[in-house]
Amino acid sequence: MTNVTTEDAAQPVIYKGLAGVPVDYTAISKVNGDTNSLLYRGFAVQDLAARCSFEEVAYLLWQGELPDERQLAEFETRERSLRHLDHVVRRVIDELPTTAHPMDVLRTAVSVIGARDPSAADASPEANLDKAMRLYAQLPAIVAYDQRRRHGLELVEPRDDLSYSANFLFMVFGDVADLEVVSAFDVSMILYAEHSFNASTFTARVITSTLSDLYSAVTGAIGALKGPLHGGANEAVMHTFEEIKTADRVSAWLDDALANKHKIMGFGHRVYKNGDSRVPTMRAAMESMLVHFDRPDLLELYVELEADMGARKNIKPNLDYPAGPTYHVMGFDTATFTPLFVASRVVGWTAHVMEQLTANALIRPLSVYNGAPQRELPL
Ligand SMILES: CC(=O)SCCNC(=O)CCNC(=O)[C@H](O)C(C)(C)COP(=O)(O)OP(=O)(O)OC[C@H]1O[C@@H](n2cnc3c(N)ncnc32)[C@H](O)[C@@H]1OP(=O)(O)O
Ligand SMILES: O=C([O-])CC(=O)C(=O)O
Repeated sequence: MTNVTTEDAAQPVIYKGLAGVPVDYTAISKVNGDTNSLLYRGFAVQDLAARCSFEEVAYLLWQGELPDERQLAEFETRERSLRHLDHVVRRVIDELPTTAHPMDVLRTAVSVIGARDPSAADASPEANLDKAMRLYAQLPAIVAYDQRRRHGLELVEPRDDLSYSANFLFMVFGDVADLEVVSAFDVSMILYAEHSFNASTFTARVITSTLSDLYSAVTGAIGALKGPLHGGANEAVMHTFEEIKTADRVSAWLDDALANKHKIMGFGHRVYKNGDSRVPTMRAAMESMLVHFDRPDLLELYVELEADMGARKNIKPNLDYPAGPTYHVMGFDTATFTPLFVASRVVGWTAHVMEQLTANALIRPLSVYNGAPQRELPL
């Protein structure tokens, strides 16, 4: 990312894309590009993925500490009690064409939930935590129902005897998934949950900084996440795999893509220049799924594209690269991948909404005008 100066040397430097510009403090997560590390509230994300459930991680991100046994039991009970799809949200989804992108469906559904909440404007920490919990608990039902209706399938009601991830998979596929699949899915939810001032979280913070409500912040964040330079890349990775088809075609495909100056989806990162902290953990989960679902061909393609991109451009995969094939073999539609990211990241977004409100300042940067000089209207 190149910084741009204007022709007038007295003008300020423009930091395009705010690259490298710290804009506020956060105690929620630390992304360290130099050491390729990521901490949630001080804990390494790899350790959380290995030893905690997504429910524990959600509690940690919101409350700042891991729950004890009683706190976790209460948290799980509350989440399980809120899982049912709101009947009005369902009716609105039914009105939308099945050709609508699932991210558009999700954005609309969150907006409807906000419009139906009489306490939407209550910005107290308790009310915001309550709203965050409702969204966290209800998004899986929305994502699941939307995938099913696109296949002409009926809604599957949630089960309150299953964990967050087991129930999510149950509502999408109608069967209780194998433990190994649930575990890989839970790892993906943990890894996607939070990443400091990425574009969608920053969007949520900008919206919150105007003292707008949490639902508006999440709706805006969904819009920001949809783009292929951000969350939309996990979906785009799968389109790339489908286009390349087999490992032996990678080199020719890459010749063409790079010659045409295409970005290779699932590679590169604004902060991590030597590899994404989350990739080794997600890659291990992906490999277990490719063995589980007997897809060695996808691993070959994955390895070949990674090696070729490394050799030619020295650009490393980001989290979306291993997440795409993982969700594919689990049976998710490609267009459902980014909504899965939303279901997880809603935890990070809402933690940032609450943090922003504890020390708010309207986010309003400056621009340097480079349009026409002042002139008179034509007579
Ligand atoms: C969970 C997430 O949101 S992770 C990000 C997901 N997004 C993607 O995977 C999309 C593909 N990747 C990209 O577009 C970029 O790497 C970004 C947007 C993520 C970060 O990029 P930035 O920090 O803005 O760097 P920028 O786009 O300026 O890239 C720097 C150089 O590397 C090249 N580059 C970066 N990523 C890629 C890529 N994926 N494929 C090809 N070239 C790339 C750029 O073309 C540029 O080259 P140049 O200097 O010769 O013009
Ligand atoms: O941090 C970023 O810019 C993008 C990213 O990896 C994320 O949001 O998880």
